[in-house]
Amino acid sequence: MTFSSSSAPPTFKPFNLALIQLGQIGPNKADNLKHARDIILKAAAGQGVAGTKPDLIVLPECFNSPYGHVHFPVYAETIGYTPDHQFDVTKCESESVKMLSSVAQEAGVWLLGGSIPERDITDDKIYNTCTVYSPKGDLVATHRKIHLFDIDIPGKITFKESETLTGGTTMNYFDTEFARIGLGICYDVRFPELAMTAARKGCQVVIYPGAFNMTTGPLHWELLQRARAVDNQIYFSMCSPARDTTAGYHAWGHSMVVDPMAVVIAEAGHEEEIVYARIDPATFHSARAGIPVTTQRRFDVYPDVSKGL
Ligand SMILES: O=C(O)CCC(=O)C(=O)O
Repeated sequence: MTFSSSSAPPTFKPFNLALIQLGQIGPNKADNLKHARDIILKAAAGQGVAGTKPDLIVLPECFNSPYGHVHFPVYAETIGYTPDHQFDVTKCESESVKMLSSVAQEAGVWLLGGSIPERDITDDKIYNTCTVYSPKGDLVATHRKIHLFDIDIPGKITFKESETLTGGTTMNYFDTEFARIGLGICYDVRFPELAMTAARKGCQVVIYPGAFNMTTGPLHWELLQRARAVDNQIYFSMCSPARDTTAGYHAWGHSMVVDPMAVVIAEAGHEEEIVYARIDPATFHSARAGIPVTTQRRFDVYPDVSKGL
């Protein structure tokens, strides 16, 4: 769903979140999908916070293929859904979408299915796309990475997603019975307007699948998430793949959940791990009451980025 037609957000209720810092992402897509499916079921059946089942499970960026611009065209799948086209699971050709839809239904959880390389049905362009499923297995939202990861830090890391990918053109969210949740993917976190717009449009929680690296990860992964959380007084979370030093891309890991006071309330190391967090609206409300920036903004001095969508 895009923000242009958004209505009032759902009442924010406590819920349990699980991030899967997925490992064993190799060249065989079928193996990647099987492993993801098994660990989603494990997360759903797991102890969670205080022994409770998670309400929402999150996978990392590019969970079904190795990460790199050369791999995207090879692994890309047609979802048959764009913001302008209705999704029909019976006509869906994507093995990844079919797996995610069925496992969300089997586990009875909301599932934010990381991201996959997606080939558009109409123009053949390739996107880095997040798909989200309800506990009934319905595909309720997609988000195509808006800001492509094109960086060049000499001697450290050069990456150019735009070699094979196209950037998305819409800002997206989904509503559950417990919160409105804003979407983005990895490099999108460096553009504060996106999370700011999500927060202004009623998202109490914003979650981005990501895969930072060994150069920018130690510097910016936590900093950016805490910044987005405290700027907007929202819960902010990113879910990474586990680090695999035999792969071409070495992910930083450290999947984390940050509360609206910028406290890191859950964090993984760099290996495969399931991280659970209790999302508590009391922290959201007390942050906004105690430091009332949400009502002190000076839109007479600077514009509101969320206006005019
Ligand atoms: O912004 C960064 O430093 C890393 C971004 C990234 O890895 C990505 O967009 O996939």
